[in-house]
Amino acid sequence: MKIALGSDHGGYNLKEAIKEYLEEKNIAYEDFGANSVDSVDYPAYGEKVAVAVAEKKCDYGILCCGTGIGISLAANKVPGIRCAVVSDVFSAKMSKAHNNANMLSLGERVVGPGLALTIVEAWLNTEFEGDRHERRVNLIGEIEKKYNK
Ligand SMILES: O=C(CO)[C@H](O)[C@H](O)[C@H](O)COP(=O)(O)O
Repeated sequence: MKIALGSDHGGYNLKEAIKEYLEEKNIAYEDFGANSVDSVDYPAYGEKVAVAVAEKKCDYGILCCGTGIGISLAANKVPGIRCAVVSDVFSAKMSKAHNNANMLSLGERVVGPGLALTIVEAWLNTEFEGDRHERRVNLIGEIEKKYNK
């Protein structure tokens, strides 16, 4: 499994904490930046990570910004991406089990590092349940196709 990571300045410290966690767990990752807390614009980082996941260069993507919102909005513009903004463990599990989210987005200004890493662990360790949820996720894909002609 390989994880694509990205953040803006507002999520940089959380991204670094997630890198440490992945290293401890021997999980491979690629860091698409940002590389410091200097102010940058989040859309480019959301896009880079989303493209790596959509092109299957990485299995999953994890994004961090101040709220997790802006960077996830950018990622969700890339066809095939289902990026969930999450700040609790139950939603993290459900975003994978029911929505087959291939990207997770966290807000460094929303969740502390302890909760954030618990969310990452829960999300990585949850499997998509398929069945009726597959039909619904496919319907999301149909909407994407309809408006991406
Ligand atoms: O995208 C965001 C909000 O939707 C993120 O929280 C950004 O990190 C935030 O907007 C950055 O704000 P700043 O005042 O430029 O640090």
